[in-house]
Amino acid sequence: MSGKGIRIEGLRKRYGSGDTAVDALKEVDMVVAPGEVVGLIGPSGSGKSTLLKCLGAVIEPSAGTMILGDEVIYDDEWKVRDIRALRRDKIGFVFQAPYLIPFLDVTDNVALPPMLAGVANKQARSSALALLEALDVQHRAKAMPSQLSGGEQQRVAIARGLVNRPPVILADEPTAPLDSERALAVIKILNDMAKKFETAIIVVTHDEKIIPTFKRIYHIRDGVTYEEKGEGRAFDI
Ligand SMILES: Nc1ncnc2c1ncn2[C@@H]1O[C@H](COP(=O)(O)OP(=O)(O)OP(=O)(O)O)[C@@H](O)[C@H]1O
Repeated sequence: MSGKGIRIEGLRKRYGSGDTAVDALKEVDMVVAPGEVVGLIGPSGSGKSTLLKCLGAVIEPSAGTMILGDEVIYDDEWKVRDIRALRRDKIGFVFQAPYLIPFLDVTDNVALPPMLAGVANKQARSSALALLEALDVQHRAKAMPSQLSGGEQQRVAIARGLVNRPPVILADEPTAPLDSERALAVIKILNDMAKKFETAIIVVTHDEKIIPTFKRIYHIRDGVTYEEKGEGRAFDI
């Protein structure tokens, strides 16, 4: 693997202790290369959210290893000093609901993460505009979120997730509210962006419309992951 991507080995997460302890992740192994989009699928309670929270450094795992690019970020304990900076600079999040900030226009919604990271406003806006163009929503740059369609909102949310050029994007049910055509368009965009920016993207989904598009899928059951070759269908077209 080159300088980016993600590797997880033997990851475990136990909530609580003693009689009431829950082993939400028992054995998670996962490798996502730069430019790759993988699906993460599992029934309710299988550990998907727990895994995303560990990957996103929102909660601390109990054991195992997580490597982002060349950097070991967790090895039975956090190996990075500034967890907030890790979240801000290395991990992009895209959620089911776009969660755009209603009183900022589209450009400022996308420019906000770099501004928060200390980038000058002008430069942050110009990065935002470049991404809006890549995602074909530049014509809505001055609109407010409430003026956008669902598909446009999701593209803006993807732009916001990508703007700090994180090596990893965690997408949690990104297509759930979209119809088939828009859902496939979003997955196509995620694949294009993954290649363009060498991002490793993990998509948690139940969405039958998009499952055939993945070339590789991780299933999770009772906190254990299994890898499966996917159909990779939409991208043969
Ligand atoms: N904060 C917590 N404290 C204790 N147990 C928890 C906590 N969060 C999750 N769990 C348990 O860990 C297991 C995995 O939960 P998790 O939320 O990761 O599953 P999931 O696959 O995301 O489920 P869903 O699809 O229903 O959201 C479940 O048994 C759940 O009850």
